[in-house]
Amino acid sequence: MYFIQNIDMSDAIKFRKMNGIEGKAPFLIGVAGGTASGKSTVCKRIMEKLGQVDMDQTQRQVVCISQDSFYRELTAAEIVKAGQGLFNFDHPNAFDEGLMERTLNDILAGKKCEVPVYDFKNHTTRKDETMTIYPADVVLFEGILVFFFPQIRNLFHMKLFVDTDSDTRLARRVPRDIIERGRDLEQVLNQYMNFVKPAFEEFCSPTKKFADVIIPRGADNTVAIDLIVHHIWDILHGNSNGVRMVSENGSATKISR
Ligand SMILES: Nc1ncnc2c1ncn2[C@@H]1O[C@H](COP(=O)(O)OP(=O)(O)O)[C@@H](O)[C@H]1O
Ligand SMILES: Nc1ccn([C@@H]2O[C@H](COP(=O)(O)O)[C@@H](O)[C@H]2O)c(=O)n1
Repeated sequence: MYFIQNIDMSDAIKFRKMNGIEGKAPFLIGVAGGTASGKSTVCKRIMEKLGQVDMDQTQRQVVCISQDSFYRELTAAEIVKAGQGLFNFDHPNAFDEGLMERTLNDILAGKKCEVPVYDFKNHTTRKDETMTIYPADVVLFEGILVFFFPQIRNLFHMKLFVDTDSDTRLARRVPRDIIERGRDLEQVLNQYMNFVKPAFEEFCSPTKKFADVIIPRGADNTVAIDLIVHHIWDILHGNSNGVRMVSENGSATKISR
């Protein structure tokens, strides 16, 4: 019997250094899916399995960025509408596409970047805070519309779509928005019916066809996550012929695909 082990990314870094590919463009992975489908949780699982979570930000070989950081600044009138649940945050126009594209291109060029931090309670980016993204080997970029904009979609080396049914997503979104995003039940349900659900059907769901891998049930799908982690590991090691699995006694074996 074989199980998949947590992967030591230092091997991957050594491989890349030995082969003179240090400093080259990171492997950029887009992770799309409806609201509360589990995009962030899937990214977290991938990072955990690549041994990245307990590491200092500056040392990480895998980093995750959210499309939420690229919500555009609203006008005063739009902020009033947002407070009444009358602004459509699920429409592509709610995002600063230019900033998103420039940032991803900088990341692909191996540059250190400052990314806005989004405040869901006030519908704005924090004025006094940014998140530093240090050059990494793998960059995950997750969000509802990361495959919508062709210029951005074409930058990804791998595209994942987290496909969780809409009842489950709504059941997860309600408590999250009340507890973490400062909303009340009526607001959450009105916003969902008026904007979130129609925009999912018009803008997000049609982008599933661009995905290389569709992950049904999100983070519950440990088989899919393990396969993706192995694929990333293979790419970083320049190994396109096999996946590494480890037997219960710890010896590694390679299984041809
Ligand atoms: N497999 C799961 N089982 C139970 N709860 C989950 C699962 N995946 C995500 N959640 C919860 O659902 C909510 C939304 O998940 P999240 O990963 O943030 O979704 P997204 O990034 O797609 O909006 C969070 O509160 C998270 O803890
Ligand atoms: N001020 C805002 C900005 C965005 N939203 C909602 O967030 C959802 C996207 O984030 P997920 O983590 O759920 O992917 C999106 O559906 C927006 O409706 C918001 O409520 N307020």
